[in-house]
Amino acid sequence: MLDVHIPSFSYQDQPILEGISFQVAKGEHLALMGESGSGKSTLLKIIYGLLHVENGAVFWGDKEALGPNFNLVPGESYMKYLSQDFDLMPFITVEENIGQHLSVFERETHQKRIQELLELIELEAYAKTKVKNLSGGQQQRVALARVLAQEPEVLLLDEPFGHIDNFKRNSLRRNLFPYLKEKEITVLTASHDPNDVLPFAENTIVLEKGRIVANKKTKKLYKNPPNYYTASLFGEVNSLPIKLLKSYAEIDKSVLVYPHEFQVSGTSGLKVWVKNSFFKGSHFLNEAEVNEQTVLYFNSSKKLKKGDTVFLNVSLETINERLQIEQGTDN
Ligand SMILES: Nc1ncnc2c1ncn2[C@@H]1O[C@H](COP(=O)(O)OP(=O)(O)OP(=O)(O)O)[C@@H](O)[C@H]1O
Repeated sequence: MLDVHIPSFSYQDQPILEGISFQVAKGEHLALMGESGSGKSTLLKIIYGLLHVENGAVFWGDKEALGPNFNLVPGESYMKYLSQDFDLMPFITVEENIGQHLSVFERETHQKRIQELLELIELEAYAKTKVKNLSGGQQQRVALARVLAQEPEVLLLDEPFGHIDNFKRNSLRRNLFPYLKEKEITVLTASHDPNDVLPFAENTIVLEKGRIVANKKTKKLYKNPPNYYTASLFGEVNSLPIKLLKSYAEIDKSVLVYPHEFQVSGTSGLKVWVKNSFFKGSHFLNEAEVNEQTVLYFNSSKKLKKGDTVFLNVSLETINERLQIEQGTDN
């Protein structure tokens, strides 16, 4: 188990992290989500041992991960960290870059392992290419192979697909995460992208301004987000007074509703006026006005015209589910 306890961390006098405490089970995949600047990279750097914390500790089982004040070369042998800057050697080839991270005691198996990793990152055709001649996305894939070369027990990934185009990103995710699961590697992935998180991370921690605002099973977090900030990390979301959705309701509270959770009706429900309709491939995302103060977003299968009037409905089941979180009964 990885045990992280960081009461506080500051860069110079600037407080960055506060009251961080969580655990990750062996083989678990945990996502770290949060807006840009919320402290995700800083947290990964502390866990890996690149930054010194005055009063805090990171343990992997009974081994304490020591920071730069203790280790001459920062980092722990059982842990690998894929940073946002790739840390590659530009003038040697892809396979040489990967090979440099393999054990000198296992030279006879090097070629087989390099081949396996090249397949995983889908760069077999570039084995003999110098890294300086690769695109940013290809370099990020080589960096990934390097951190996997000697299978770590704990892998810290900082925006692992940030430079990779959507087409490759999807197949890479589908290769990588099941591979890590099969090898029982414990993974922490910092990401803005819900597609890195929803299908692959069992648990998710949400950071806001350096504090943990949620630590939950990923599916529960998505279904019952504790606040607007968390829900908005997964995409567009609306916060609407229940009374607006169900006129008979006596509760004076708002609920979070994702755009796909509205049913569009031509006759009854919450009346809205369409302002814009954006094509999203599988559907349209519509921006609509409820009244002068309230704008909301809902999905429709057909394009709607500016000025169209439609009626929206949200199931009672969804509203009740969202209310459970406030009553603390969602566990
Ligand atoms: N070396 C540094 N010195 C001073 N401040 C820093 C340093 N590195 C990061 N910061 C600040 O710390 C805060 C957290 O940064 P961090 O990179 O951890 O956020 P993040 O959530 O990973 O952001 P992103 O998603 O954009 O990578 C930011 O306000 C950033 O400006």
